[in-house]
Amino acid sequence: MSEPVIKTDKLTKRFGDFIATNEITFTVDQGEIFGFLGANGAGKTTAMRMLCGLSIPSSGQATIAGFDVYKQTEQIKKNIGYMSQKFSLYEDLTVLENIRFFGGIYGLSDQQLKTKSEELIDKLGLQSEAKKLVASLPLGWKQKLSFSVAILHGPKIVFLDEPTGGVDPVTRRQFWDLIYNAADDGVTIFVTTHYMDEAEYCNRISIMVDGKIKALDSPANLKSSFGVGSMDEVFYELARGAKRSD
Ligand SMILES: Nc1ncnc2c1ncn2[C@@H]1O[C@H](COP(=O)(O)OP(=O)(O)OP(=O)(O)O)[C@@H](O)[C@H]1O
Repeated sequence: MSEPVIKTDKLTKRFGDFIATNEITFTVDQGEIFGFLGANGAGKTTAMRMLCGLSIPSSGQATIAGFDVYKQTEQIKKNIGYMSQKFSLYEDLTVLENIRFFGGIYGLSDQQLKTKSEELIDKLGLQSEAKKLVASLPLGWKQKLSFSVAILHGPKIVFLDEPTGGVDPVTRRQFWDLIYNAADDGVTIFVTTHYMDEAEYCNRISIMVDGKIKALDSPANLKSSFGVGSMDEVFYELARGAKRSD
């Protein structure tokens, strides 16, 4: 068994006296799809920023792809991909221009950019859209393209922050086919979501309440240990006592 690609030990972030993320401890294996759930204000974004090397923890430990979150943040950034609902593609560039732009930022050579952009457009079936502005694509397609761009450089881990906001369950399911393909190729998926159908697609889920991880297991085990039939009910059982919510 190889080393976990994400490893945290009592990872904590304080803002003054307020503890946003409170001693979270977990591991994620290579190729695993790990759901990171919690009500609004639970501390997910704060934790994810530390894991991406964007925010230095107040205390505790974590390694991402073997790199330390205090000392090796540049190496972390090279080994991860990131996609969020808020930061995504450039609407006023074409599909192809976006692929080349982000591939370039991630350090791909001209030759790699040419090959990878052709492969990606084929894989997504976007041949007739390649020269159209991203603004003209339906939201579900933008999300698929955005995810594909985030893994173009072959990262070990991809962080997805509410990647499928605003689309219906069928479109979310199509997005998840891409996630499964990436996980089969060995990419580790770390995903935050408020949608319980997405939670069901994860291999394991952690649920945060008021800065702490209150439950961590597979969807099937969580449902059975709470004696309920859906992830909605598991989430409700845990989150209803939350003090924080926006
Ligand atoms: N820079 C900051 N300074 C002070 N408090 C902060 C800061 N960043 C986040 N917080 C607080 O930390 C808590 C956790 O916020 P965080 O954004 O991590 O939650 P979240 O689980 O991602 O919520 P959401 O689902 O709404 O995005 C919130 O109460 C928030 O107000």
